[in-house]
Amino acid sequence: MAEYAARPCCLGWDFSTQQVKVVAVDAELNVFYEDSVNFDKDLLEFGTQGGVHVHEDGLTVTSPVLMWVQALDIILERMKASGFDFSQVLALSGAGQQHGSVYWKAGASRVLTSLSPDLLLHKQLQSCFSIRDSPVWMDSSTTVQCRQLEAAVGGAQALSCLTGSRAYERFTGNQIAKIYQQNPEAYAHTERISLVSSFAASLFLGSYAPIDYSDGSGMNLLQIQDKVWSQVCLRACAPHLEEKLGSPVPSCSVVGAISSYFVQRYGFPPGCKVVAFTGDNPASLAGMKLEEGDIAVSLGTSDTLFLWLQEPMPALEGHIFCNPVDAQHYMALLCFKNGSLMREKIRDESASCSWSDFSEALRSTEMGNGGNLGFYFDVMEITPEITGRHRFSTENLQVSAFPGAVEIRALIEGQFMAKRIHAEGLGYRVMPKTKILATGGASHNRDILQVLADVFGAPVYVTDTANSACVGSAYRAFHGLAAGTDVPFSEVVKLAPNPRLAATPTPGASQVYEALLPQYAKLEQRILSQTQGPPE
Ligand SMILES: O=C(CO)[C@@H](O)[C@H](O)CF
Repeated sequence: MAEYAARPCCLGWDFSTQQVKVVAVDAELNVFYEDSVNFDKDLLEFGTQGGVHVHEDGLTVTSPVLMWVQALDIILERMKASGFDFSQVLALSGAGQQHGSVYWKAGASRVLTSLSPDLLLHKQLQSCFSIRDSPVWMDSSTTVQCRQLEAAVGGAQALSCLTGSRAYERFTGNQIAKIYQQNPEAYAHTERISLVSSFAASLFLGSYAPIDYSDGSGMNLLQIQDKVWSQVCLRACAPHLEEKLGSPVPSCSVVGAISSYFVQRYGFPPGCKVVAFTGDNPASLAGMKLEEGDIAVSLGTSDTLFLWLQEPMPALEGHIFCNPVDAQHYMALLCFKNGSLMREKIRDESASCSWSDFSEALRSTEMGNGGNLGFYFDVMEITPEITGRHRFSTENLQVSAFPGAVEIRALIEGQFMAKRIHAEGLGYRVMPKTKILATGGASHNRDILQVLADVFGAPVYVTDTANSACVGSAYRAFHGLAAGTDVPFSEVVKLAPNPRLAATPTPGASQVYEALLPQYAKLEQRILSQTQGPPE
């Protein structure tokens, strides 16, 4: 028998790069069941590494779509064997790795709508895909298509204003363009193109699920203001594309009731609602309960910022997506490649490989570091595109080294000032009610969080985001149950666990950093112009 008491619940799914994961969340928003299937470990026959195949060109990266289907079969069969009471599932939603795409072969919809409950999904869908190896977000083989798309719309900034991002190799429109150009027969035999998120929703729906606004914002195809496909972008990528994509929908949409396949095979109630699936990052924003004015800082191998934006300012860096939980607002992602590996290097060089010495250095140096500023990019940074280490003394004079403790504070203050400057460049503004949500490895270091609070002038909270995309999907499923009642998402999730306060700004912090931030920005531009050469 199941080890938990069956109760009314919602399911949250995550079809991520390395696994398919599910959580069951009850009406008090407690997670009482979770399971996952790891592609590399549990589906050896597909031979993936990290859930993907990196092709010989070193640029093309794909994942077998039937691996994703089979992983779902395994989880559902495991839940059934464990005695999970599917009849209690009121609604479900989910997330998928962003930008990946699935190509349904002509005729697949007939298979999808008439699945036999006596067979597993992957046994019935074997011939339903015109492209069996789906391009995923790690692919970087479409630079030619990116330039073609930007040229078609009037340049990179024009594309960013239209779709929320300049052209990126992993973005779906460019991937579709490559398939149309290099495999026209497969493209011609494709009746539907899904994102990974809408593909997963289609499995539960038993018909093609629509692409939601938020994940659709990661395609270089959706006009993020009007929330319609950009005709100029569609035309630039491939012919007859709009009919293959279907119409996008608000991310909070109930897209239908669960397919009879799941009712008959697993015992889901016929009225179980399927709420539009979305991208993993938008789902994580929901799972972290981010609200207007908040910012989430994921301090990992690379540092990622999730921003809640009311008035976005599309730029040539970062990505602006339609907000998954508030149709009037937006969210943004900013990625900083020199994250924890850079922090570990400076720890080893200037704190004898010791985090406690690293923390002591932060405590023993003053806010503003006596005007010493540092830029530390041992790998080519994404935001902005700079490499190398650059140090400046109080008179903006470039110096070759700092004393140990000064070096450590220069690294951390520099990393966080960059985050604030580039977030504000996308339209983010620190508000009186702003909360900073810190996650990832470095969020366990209180002294690092203190600098974060000081630089932003806002309180820092910590939360466990291990399941944020799954949990956020379950929360969105509950929100879908309230569809049509105008209940805001924040109201639906008010019972969910709240993050813990970890640091508040030191008195006087605002004065210090209001003065330092413009100086940091100016020096960053100076380095950029030195490394990129004079403008043409
Ligand atoms: O490419 C990304 C976001 O733009 C990644 O975070 C993927 O969503 C990971 F699945």
